[in-house]
Amino acid sequence: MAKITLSDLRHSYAARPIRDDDWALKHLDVEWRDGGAYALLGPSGCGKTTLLNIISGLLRPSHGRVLFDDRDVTDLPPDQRHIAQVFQFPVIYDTMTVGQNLAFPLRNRGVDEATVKARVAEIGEMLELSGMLDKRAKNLTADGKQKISLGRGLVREDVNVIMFDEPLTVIDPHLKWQLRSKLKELHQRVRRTMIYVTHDQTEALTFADQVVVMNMGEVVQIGTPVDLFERPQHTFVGHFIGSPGMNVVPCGIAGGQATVAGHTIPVANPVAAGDVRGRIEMGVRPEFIAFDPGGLPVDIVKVSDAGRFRIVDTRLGDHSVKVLVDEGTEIPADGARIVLRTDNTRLYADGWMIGAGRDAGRGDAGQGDVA
Ligand SMILES: Nc1ncnc2c1ncn2[C@@H]1O[C@H](COP(=O)(O)OP(=O)(O)OP(=O)(O)O)[C@@H](O)[C@H]1O
Repeated sequence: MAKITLSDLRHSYAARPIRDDDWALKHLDVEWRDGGAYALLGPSGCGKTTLLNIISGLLRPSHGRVLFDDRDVTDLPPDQRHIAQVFQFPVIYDTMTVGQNLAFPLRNRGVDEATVKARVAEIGEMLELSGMLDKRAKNLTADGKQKISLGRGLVREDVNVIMFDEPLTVIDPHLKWQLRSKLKELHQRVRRTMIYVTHDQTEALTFADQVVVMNMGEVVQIGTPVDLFERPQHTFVGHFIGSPGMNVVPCGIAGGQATVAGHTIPVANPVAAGDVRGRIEMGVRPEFIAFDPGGLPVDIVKVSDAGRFRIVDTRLGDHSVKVLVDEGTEIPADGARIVLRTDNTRLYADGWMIGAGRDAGRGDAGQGDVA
């Protein structure tokens, strides 16, 4: 196991990067704690695979260093980094039994047979594969095969980190939640550093203690699932996490508070207008808005059912504002008014939460919490 530090990291696939867009990874300073469960979450093209390949040694970063427990491994080849990887598609040997597949990484490294037997039995039990260790691997279902891949990642005791790259892609939707909770349980049992790469917020939020959110080659926030929900450091995090995402409304500033459509709205991070520049917006999640006769007047545009909740599309002046209410909540037909919870309403400048600092919530992937 190891702490992993990415220091002053940048990567471009272009020979001579000039524009900002030429960088697949713009600038990263991240520390992944020894034994932590991390998710790397972001949309397609944000740089997740590039980052994984840099950690595993398949790619040398254009700038910066990779450290495992303060040892510089930037120039070490993959086979000397002791990393286990689980990919989207199960990587198994069809002609071998389940047990032989699990034993393969150990036998390959010359581990003695008594240890191999003990480890295979232990991992087989953890993954509920004990009853089928003697079966041919090719006869297993997709989720069974992916369990073997997971098992091969877990079986070695000398790995610094286990990286999962979208490991549930080929798993049936109804089995996904089972494997997801299995992975979480496995982390709690083995306490290895694990990095789970995904573009799916549910997978990231269920697996990880800390989620590293990336967008366009940058880390925009590192935090617990609660941090990301309650204190999005960037409007991208507000949009990307949550369903529906955070309301982001262009606004002015007066007396430190937000002004929208002529109304002053108190915020958690007031700021003097002269102290900020750039595109100013107010962000508040639909969950933190309620109908209240003492609130701001809105027009109701649409009401949609979302299971136990209803999503109400409203207009505040020229701006669209979504409100999430329990299914039993009465929605006023006329003269609707809304109240925004001040603690969860914040000002953003050029996407970044004002007052948190652009580097807040980034850096040490164990200390993501700010504001
Ligand atoms: N071999 C390559 N050569 C040139 N550009 C590349 C190469 N690999 C990735 N890129 C570019 O680098 C950026 C980051 O890509 P990357 O594959 O790391 O993102 P990702 O988040 O893993 O996306 P996905 O989820 O689709 O795999 C993208 O703009 C991509 O087009």
